[in-house]
Amino acid sequence: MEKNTKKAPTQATEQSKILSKPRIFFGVLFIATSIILTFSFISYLLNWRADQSQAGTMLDKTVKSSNIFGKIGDWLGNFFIFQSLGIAAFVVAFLFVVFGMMILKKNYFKPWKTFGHSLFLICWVPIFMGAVTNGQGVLSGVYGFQIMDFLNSVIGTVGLWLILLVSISLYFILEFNLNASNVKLKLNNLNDQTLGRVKAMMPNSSENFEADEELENEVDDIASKIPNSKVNIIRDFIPEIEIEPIVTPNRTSFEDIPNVSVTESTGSSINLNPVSIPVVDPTPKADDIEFKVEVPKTVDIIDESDKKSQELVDKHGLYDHKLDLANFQMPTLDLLRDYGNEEIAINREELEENKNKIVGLLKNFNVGIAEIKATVGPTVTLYEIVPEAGIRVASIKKLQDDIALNLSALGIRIIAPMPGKGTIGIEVPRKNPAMVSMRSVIGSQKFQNSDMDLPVVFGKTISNEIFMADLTKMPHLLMAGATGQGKSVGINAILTSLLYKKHPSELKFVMVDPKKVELSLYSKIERHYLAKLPDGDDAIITDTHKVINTLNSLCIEMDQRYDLLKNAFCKNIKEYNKKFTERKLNPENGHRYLPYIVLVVDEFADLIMTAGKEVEIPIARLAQLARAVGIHLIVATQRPSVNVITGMIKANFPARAAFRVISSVDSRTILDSPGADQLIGKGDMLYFNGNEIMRLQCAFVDTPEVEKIAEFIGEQKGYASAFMLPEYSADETTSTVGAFDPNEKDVLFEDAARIIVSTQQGSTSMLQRQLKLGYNRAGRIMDQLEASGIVGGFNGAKAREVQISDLNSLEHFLEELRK
Ligand SMILES: Nc1ncnc2c1ncn2[C@@H]1O[C@H](COP(=O)(O)OP(=O)(O)OP(=O)(O)O)[C@@H](O)[C@H]1O
Repeated sequence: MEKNTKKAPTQATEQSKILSKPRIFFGVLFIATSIILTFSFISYLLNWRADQSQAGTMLDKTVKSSNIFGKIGDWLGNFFIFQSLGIAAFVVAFLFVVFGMMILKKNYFKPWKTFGHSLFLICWVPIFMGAVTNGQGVLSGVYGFQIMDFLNSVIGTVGLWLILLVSISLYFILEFNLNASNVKLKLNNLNDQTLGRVKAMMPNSSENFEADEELENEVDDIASKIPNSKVNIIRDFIPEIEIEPIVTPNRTSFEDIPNVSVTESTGSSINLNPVSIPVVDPTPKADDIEFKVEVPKTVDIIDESDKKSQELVDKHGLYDHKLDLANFQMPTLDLLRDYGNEEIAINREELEENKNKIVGLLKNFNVGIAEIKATVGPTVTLYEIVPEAGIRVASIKKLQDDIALNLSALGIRIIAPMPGKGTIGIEVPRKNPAMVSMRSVIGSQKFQNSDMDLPVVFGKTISNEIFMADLTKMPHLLMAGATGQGKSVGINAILTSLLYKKHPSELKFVMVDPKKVELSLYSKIERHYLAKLPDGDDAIITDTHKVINTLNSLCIEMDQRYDLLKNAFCKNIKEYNKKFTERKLNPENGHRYLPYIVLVVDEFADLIMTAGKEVEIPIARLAQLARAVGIHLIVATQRPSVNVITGMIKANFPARAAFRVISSVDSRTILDSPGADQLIGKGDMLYFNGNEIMRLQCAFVDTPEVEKIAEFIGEQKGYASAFMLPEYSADETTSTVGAFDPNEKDVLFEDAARIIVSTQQGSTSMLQRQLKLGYNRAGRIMDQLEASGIVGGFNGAKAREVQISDLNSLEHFLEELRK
């Protein structure tokens, strides 16, 4: 069986090699014809002048022909060379060989390529020869001459040459893919391959040249002896050709190839004829290589833990974080009051009047206006003007006060130019502003359908659109505004929008309210939405010292969350909660569903004044790092001065909301640009998202409305207690305090000790103020004071206990330390 399968292909190839007799006959006939043609043509070229006159005397025996194939040769030469193709007739002879070989099944040539090249040469060479010889001689043939002559008369000599050169260049480029880099590459290859062979030929080369020289001398001799001899004719016909050595890469001369005999395992021997070895190009062309493209199917590798989680999901379903308060009802819209006067009434008279005033005033200052357009918002109307060509924007900006005076209105703001528009905007407050109620914005489709993680609806823009932002994207918000300008209403609006969208299991607030009254309303939702320290009595923190503990506790919560995320290989809280919901994280390993935590600080200035760095540092740390773990800060202040909103705080709060502030300096502190001092109050605000400043009318939510919402939530079943933040103990800070080393004590150590003992207050911030130190250095000194026993350990909210009662005792103590 095996033998049969082995023999089958051999037999087939052997059979295919057997040629029929007609094939052999015609094959040999074609090749013979080619040989006759070639030699006839050569002979004709050598004798054509003499034989030309004898054309048409085929049957006349008296007339002798000089052609090697006699009168037939003459006739062939005359027909193919003179009458038609010139030296391109050799291509015809070559085609006969090709046909012959094909019939004999010798596939030396690719038929279509060979015919293509031949056809091009048959067309091009005669015209080219015609152009070179200008129609003299037989090299172009009648065909070449006629076409050359025709082209010459139509497009001139230059045009003719241009066509010839362009066509031959295109031929080489298209057929052989020749371009500068390819030619270089091929030449290099050729050089590399031939170098060895050429070198090998070198020793004989001088002999060869000598032999050539001898031959040439002999020919010269003969030529001089025989005037008009054939030798001279040959010389006339053969142009000077530079001969370059051309070596076929994989093939030496036939003599070089030995007869190879291969003995098969069966014992029969096959003779491989060296002539039939095809020339193989060593570099395969890109088109010839088989190119397979495979798109592998995604293989979902389910590891053990995935399997387990899948089983759990199949058994219990996805983890439902809302399950504990499954019946919790989100606040309803009717808890919010309908104020009624929200329709924007367009007062045409007012608009016309303001427009005339603006145009008139600008005219007085030689500022021409090409176009003016008004957009009516809830509290402000935006007049957009297109100044005439050549008017400088700065010249309009300078007129801000004049325009305000002329319109006798507060709160004029000029935006020159309007970002994204080719206009200058002048915002003019309306005489009868419309109210933007919380009910209208919460009830809007935009808010109801929003899929933001922490959607905050601020109110409406001046083009009357509802404005929303995602707190997770902000990711922290800094709010400022002078007293009575709508800041507290703004905070309530933010909290209300979050309460209307988030389930108690998804969101917790840490509320800091040094004013004690602003956020107290929310105490009712303590068991639903608030977070506090384990030992804290009140969830809403009003005591500055407690704030420090809470902030530090939040930092611990942040660090713990980062650890959880790291162990779960998650980048952010969203990914982590998704994994937890899919039961891929084991609660036994400490994993839990993480609610977002929003820290709200109502009066930040007050905190900074009382606790300084102790508050600033954890706030800055949270602002820098907490976004990924779902802790976001909303920090509000009445006094946006630089010592409250420090560079460190500002850098980490890209989103800012400014209600009206007292001075443009305050505006610059909060927004990095003036404008907040030009607002009209009552919820008129500017919102900066890190890119552009937008003017908004904050939605109004009154205290009774917030109370109703809080009651609605508070009356429902809640968790057992508020969300517990991690415990923060003083030990964590004292743990770094080691034994006292007198040699390493700070130079200000003794001064600090005297201040502490004289005031009997172990406060780091007091040391900072009195000694004008940075927080870190003051902290280090305090650690040294503790290690030496002058003050007690860190006491959380309270100041450290001072262990020495008077300065005298201290001096003794210090004396002892110095020894
Ligand atoms: N968005 C608003 N729409 C209409 N009126 C508003 C708006 N916001 C505030 N007001 C008006 O301004 C008054 C003061 O607002 P709010 O209590 O928020 O000021 P505040 O900046 O918090 O002041 P303080 O810092 O003293 O608490 C409100 O009682 C209300 O009448």
